[in-house]
Amino acid sequence: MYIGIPKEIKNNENRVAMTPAGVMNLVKAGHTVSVETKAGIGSGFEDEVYREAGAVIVATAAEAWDQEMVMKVKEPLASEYDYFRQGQILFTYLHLAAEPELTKALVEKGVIAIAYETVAVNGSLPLLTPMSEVAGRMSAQVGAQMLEKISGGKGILLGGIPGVKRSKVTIIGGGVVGTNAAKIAMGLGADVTMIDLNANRLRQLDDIFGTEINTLMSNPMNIAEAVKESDLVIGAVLIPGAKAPRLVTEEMVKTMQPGSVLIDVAIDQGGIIETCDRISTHDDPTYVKHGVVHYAVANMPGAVPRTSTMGLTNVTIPYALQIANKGVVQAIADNPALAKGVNVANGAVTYEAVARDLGYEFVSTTDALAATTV
Ligand SMILES: NC(=O)C1=CN([C@@H]2O[C@H](COP(=O)(O)OP(=O)(O)OC[C@H]3O[C@@H](n4cnc5c(N)ncnc54)[C@H](O)[C@@H]3O)[C@@H](O)[C@H]2O)C=CC1
Ligand SMILES: CC(=O)C(=O)O
Repeated sequence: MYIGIPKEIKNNENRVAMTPAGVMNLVKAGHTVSVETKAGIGSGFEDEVYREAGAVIVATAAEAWDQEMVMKVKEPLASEYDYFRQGQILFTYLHLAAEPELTKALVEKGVIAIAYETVAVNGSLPLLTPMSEVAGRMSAQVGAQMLEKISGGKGILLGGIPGVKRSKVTIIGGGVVGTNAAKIAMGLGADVTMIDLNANRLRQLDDIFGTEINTLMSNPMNIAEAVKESDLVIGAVLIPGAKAPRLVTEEMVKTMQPGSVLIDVAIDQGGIIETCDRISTHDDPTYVKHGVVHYAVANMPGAVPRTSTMGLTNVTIPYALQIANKGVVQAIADNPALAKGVNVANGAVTYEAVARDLGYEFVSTTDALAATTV
């Protein structure tokens, strides 16, 4: 198969879809990988290293997009929609429930769009996990920094010092982001509360962290009380494929002390905090509302691109190989995990939560791909 790797163009997005080691895997299996020049530079991978791994270096984004399968990191931006074409396979993060215009373009152009974040194995999301690990760990680091006076925060140290109390951190959503945020926040000495809707998950968290953390069932009353008392709140909820539920209301935000910090990691799915009403960028990551610092960067792992590119390639390559070796239709038929990743195919929306949230008719992947031979 012919595979293209364009350079990422989102603000401060320095990741790339594949390391040279990943390219070598595909090339050894008989495939051709075209990498846009300088695509890997932000992650520390020069063109020459890709060439040595067997890649073809192409001069333009158009050439990287003109392949049977295009692999990316972030969802395509509007300036990339013109590269879409019928039957093209696009394998990347998409977060379509929060991206109506992108969904429309993919449907109209007949792209087969497979979202990393909805590939699912027994309830886990293997292609989201490493980036959630990065974003979760970063959220505690970033939160600690935003609480500093110079960042607009209330001027407190996350872990306090002997004789001065520790900061209170509330993490809403106890999955991969939440657990990794808790590890780092606890490591820095914070007083951590984790809130989840799943009672079994709360039990697991209690087993993992013991009495070092507080666990709470997710309901509006518990969330309101925890938010009011917190110095830092981290939003880490996910309902796979769907728009994130708004769990922290503007009224709750108004009860926080000035200089407190909100980090909505779930902003890529629309966000769980009502006042996080726009995505921010690594260039200009915060805004202040009701005296509270808001951080809503949708590509947090882009700040640590080398770690993230390696973590992402580790998990995507086995799936890329299946698609390239068997063709997309057979790969999807053979692997139900991969089939769950298909969000749009041949002009139809094939992921139920996306269809429901954006008002499309839901068509099963099997029906949508019935006439496809690639
Ligand atoms: N901003 C960024 O750069 C990044 C954002 N993310 C996003 O972070 C979010 C979380 O991802 P993961 O931790 O991997 O998901 P996950 O599936 O591992 O965890 C989500 C948790 O939310 C819980 N949950 C669902 N509904 C809830 C509710 N009403 N109240 C409380 N908890 C609830 C679930 O029980 C689950 O434990 C996703 O939107 C993901 O896309 C992930 C990586 C990078
Ligand atoms: C998960 C995602 O969208 C990211 O890593 O940027």
